[in-house]
Amino acid sequence: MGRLTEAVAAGGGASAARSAGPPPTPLPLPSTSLGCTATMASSEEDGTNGGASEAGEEKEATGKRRRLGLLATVWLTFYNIAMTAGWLVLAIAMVRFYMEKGTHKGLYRSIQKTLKFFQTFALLEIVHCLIGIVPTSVIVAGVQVSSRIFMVWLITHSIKPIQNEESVVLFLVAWTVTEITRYSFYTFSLLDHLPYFIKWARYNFFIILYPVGVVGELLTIHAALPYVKKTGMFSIRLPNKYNVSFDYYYFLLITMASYIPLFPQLYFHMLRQRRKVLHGEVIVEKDD
Ligand SMILES: CCCCCCCCCCCCC[C@@H](O)CC(=O)SCCNC(=O)CCNC(=O)[C@H](O)C(C)(C)COP(=O)(O)OP(=O)(O)OC[C@H]1O[C@@H](n2cnc3c(N)ncnc32)[C@H](O)[C@@H]1OP(=O)(O)O
Repeated sequence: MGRLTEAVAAGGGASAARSAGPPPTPLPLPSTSLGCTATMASSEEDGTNGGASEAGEEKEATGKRRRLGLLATVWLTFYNIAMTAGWLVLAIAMVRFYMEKGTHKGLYRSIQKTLKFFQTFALLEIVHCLIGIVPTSVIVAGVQVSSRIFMVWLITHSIKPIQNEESVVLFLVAWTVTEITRYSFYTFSLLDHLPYFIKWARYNFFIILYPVGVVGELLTIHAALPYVKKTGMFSIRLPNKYNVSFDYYYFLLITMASYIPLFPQLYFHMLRQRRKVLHGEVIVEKDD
């Protein structure tokens, strides 16, 4: 895997190179604490040129595939196709449910198995970063995936009375549209046939969908608070033989508060990716 890691680090930012456009505008940006430095650095290290010609782009894409290694490319293609299909199935199930029943009540219950399966499968994204077959920072992917896993298993699955909240629909719709776009973007990129509208959607939809998803998630956790307080679920009270106490209610409050520093970092990370991929800007890291 060591060679793969090196290879991908060298190939990071290929999609930026593929997005032909005006010559890159160097953009000095401070690094953020979520580890964006690695992502930005990769676009510098590879020396990609935002104004590359068609032939140059073609060569770049082929070069990237070769550097990534056949096994990693095949696996990622399979993974991305499976994830696109999974989230498409989820979207179709949601639309069908709403058209048949005319209400969102019961929607979560009807799609929960598919949602749990595909969102849990996304844990592999952290593994992909760890073994170096995708250039994303482990911390960025870790925060993104773990907050989703937390929402699915420790909130919506575990607290039945909140499953019919409108806020659940809010984050489900935001996640679903995002993931269909994102995984199809990765799939078409790997196959070197990326339609511009998918690239555009990947790097524009999030501007609205990210805040919508976050509002949905926060409102859902908020709706769970009274139930958690009343039942004392997942809490450990003293005295006990390990002399440990844990209050899930306060844990949820802290989790909600943690969105304040963490979400802007993910959002700005995506804005930087957007500038890099859609506008071919080369992001130059400022030394702290
Ligand atoms: C237990 C307690 C938990 C406490 C939680 C605390 C809360 C913290 C706040 C968290 C808020 C999250 C809210 C969120 O859940 C709400 C929503 O998601 S709403 C819907 C809108 N969301 C989005 O738009 C974000 C979607 N997510 C992502 O885009 C990614 O997960 C993210 C890691 C954020 C960004 O991805 P990345 O940095 O990888 O950017 P790119 O997609 O541009 O990719 C960069 C390069 O990597 C290559 N890549 C990545 N993945 C793949 C893959 N699967 N297959 C192939 N290639 C891949 C990509 O092609 C790029 O390569 P290159 O530059 O060489 O072209």
